[in-house]
Amino acid sequence: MDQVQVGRLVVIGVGLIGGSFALALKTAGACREVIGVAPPGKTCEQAKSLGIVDSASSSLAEVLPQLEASDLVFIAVPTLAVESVFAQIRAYMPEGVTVTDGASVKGSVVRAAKTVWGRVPSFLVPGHPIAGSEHSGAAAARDDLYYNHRVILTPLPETGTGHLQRVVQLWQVAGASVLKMSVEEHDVVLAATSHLPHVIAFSLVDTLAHDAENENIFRYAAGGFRDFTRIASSDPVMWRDIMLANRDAILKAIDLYSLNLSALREAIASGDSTSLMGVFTRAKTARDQVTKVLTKQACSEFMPTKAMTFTAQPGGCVIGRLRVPGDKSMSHRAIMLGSLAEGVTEVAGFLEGEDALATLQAFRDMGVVIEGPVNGRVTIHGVGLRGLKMPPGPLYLGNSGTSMRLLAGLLAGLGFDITLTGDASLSKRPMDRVAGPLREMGAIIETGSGGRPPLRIKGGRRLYGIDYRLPMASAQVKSAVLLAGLYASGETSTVEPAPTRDHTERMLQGFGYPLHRDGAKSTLCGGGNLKACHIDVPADISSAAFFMVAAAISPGSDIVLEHVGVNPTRHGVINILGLMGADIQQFNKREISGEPVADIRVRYSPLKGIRIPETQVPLAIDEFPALFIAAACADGETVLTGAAELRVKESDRIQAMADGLAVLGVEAKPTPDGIVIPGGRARTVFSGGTVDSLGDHRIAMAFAVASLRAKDTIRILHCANVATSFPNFADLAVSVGLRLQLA
Ligand SMILES: O=C(O)C1=C[C@@H](OP(=O)(O)O)[C@@H](O)[C@H](O)C1
Ligand SMILES: C=C(OP(=O)(O)O)C(=O)O
Repeated sequence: MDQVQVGRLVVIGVGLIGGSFALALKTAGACREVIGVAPPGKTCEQAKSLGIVDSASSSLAEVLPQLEASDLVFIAVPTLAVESVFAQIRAYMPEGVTVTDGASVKGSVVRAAKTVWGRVPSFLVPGHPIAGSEHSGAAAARDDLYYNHRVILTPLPETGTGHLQRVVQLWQVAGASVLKMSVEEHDVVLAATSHLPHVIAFSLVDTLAHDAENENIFRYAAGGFRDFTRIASSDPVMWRDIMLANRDAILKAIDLYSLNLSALREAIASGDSTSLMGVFTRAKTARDQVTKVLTKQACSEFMPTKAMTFTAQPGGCVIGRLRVPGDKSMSHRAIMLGSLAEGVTEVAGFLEGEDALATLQAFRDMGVVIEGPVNGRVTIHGVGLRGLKMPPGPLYLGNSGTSMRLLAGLLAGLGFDITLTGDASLSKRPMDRVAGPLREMGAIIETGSGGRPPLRIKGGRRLYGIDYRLPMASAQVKSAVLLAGLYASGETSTVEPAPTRDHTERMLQGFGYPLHRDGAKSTLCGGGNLKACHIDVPADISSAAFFMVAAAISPGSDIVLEHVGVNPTRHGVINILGLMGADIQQFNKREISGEPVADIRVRYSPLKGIRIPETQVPLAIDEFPALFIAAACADGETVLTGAAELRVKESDRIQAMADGLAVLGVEAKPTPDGIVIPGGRARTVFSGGTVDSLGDHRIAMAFAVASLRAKDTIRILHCANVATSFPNFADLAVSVGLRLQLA
């Protein structure tokens, strides 16, 4: 943006902050002239010799009267000196000039304006760039200090729109992104995130420096000490002013911190290792999350745009052995039941994907100490069925339907109010299917419009057991009711219209909870307890399915998938591919943690189109995107019916697949509860093209597999959510022969 935005820029206080603003605007050619104003002494002369300002003055009385309406004044003096600058502006400045500032406290700036003018003048735009360094003075100024940083503006109702716009534009020219908040909010947020850390750093270094026994301590100080205390080198005058100017908010932050520090001291004194692990694991997760946000990775509530694209080059086959990550359904349940158990539960093979991590974080937020995951190992310090604590805010469950629906049941009978939220996709998914039966049990649950998230669950409700006939085949609904049943008086039963995954039932039994199963009916009584255990989570058959289909459709393929969970309620993909003529063998069958596990070998063999038996639908519900790719590569038509549930997953999977297939030249016909897919025998069934996964992990991975039978490159948009269920999909895919790249 090489256009002049202001005429003259007057910078009052040409140190790091003021000098860097001047340099940024000069470099961008956004002002005609920069005038530096500072008390007599060397700063301003130095700024001139460094080329930061064009002219220097020590007198505002001299500079201000010459200004015109298109000029701008930037005040970058220590916070408490702002008032005396305002007094001179009032005395000497002509009308129309814009004034903004960079002080770290906004309440005191507004108070100073009111003292000087009796009100906040319309030309004043209070601001605060969130950038800086422990170095100060003109010599430290840089033209890129604000590049990619945030600037908070705190305009008031009286602030003039033209003045505000001008300041916003200038910060944007300097490379910053501008956000607006109220003066009060700014001061509370900054007290916690900036002012308190400075208090602690100054005080720690001062403590150590004054302790005679620590005379030599700085000599041995390593990186951790340096990182932690870097900000204690900051300008003392500036920080004294900030402390005095933002006193109340800083005192509150110090009090809260002192309380937590005392609790930590107590935990250390009494050797309370669980509490120590609680503080450290929560802090580590929070800090890691901050790092992700700062480095603009996915996986966070604050990152709505999931922009990753897969580019899959055509052709190839898959050869090799691999173990895909842990089962998602079991990983969720291991965290839930481990948290509610008495004692310490050890989990191996945990899926470190975003969905299961959202569940893990929810339980941390409810006070459960959870160590890991480290290489799939998680240690959960169970708190018992009544030991969960009210979280500090709503539980954010990202993209994960399983987390939200199972938690709704599990939390409906607890003693505190709670809100469950999710990302844009989860916020469109139906929740009445769980809210309905839970209300019948006595829960009070409010949904958002149309029965969608957020879910607001009222605490302190008495729940009563019910006998619930599920209107649809859904393991999530069944599990929500059974988990609520743990807290209900009397018996709770579910009867399902067709078998769905039974991990909840198996795992409850594994945790020693009596549960009776009789055909489609599962029954338990509230009031029991869960005993901690060891859980070995097998590889997820839903993730393995992509490689099973990959091998089944590409000539020359031979792949072994190790340690896959082959629970009969998850077996649909093997059954359906078998009916289509795929060459699939299971071997090393064994039972681990109450679940059948096997190694699965798949070799290429020509497939034929089939009418998929409706009984198989719930048993393969998540595998259909991959199965549709297999169907497109089969000889003859494949017909799916009875699968309306696919329309309410992370995307409408019937429509999303039909649209993507159409882009790739396959004219599938969606129906209300299924799809008809014409087969294709040619070596290349799919053309190339760009398909949109709509942020649905399984759609993204399915089209990546299609590349094995494509003529040209397939680009797949919005793939970042692959990390919800299969974070290392691309690496594993490439390792066995897919020609996949990420961008
Ligand atoms: O209980 C579970 O872990 C799941 C059940 C299924 O959902 P529905 O219950 O909606 O069929 C499945 O699609 C989901 O990925 C996981
Ligand atoms: C439907 C799925 O998950 P969830 O319902 O947990 O979002 C899935 O993983 O395909």
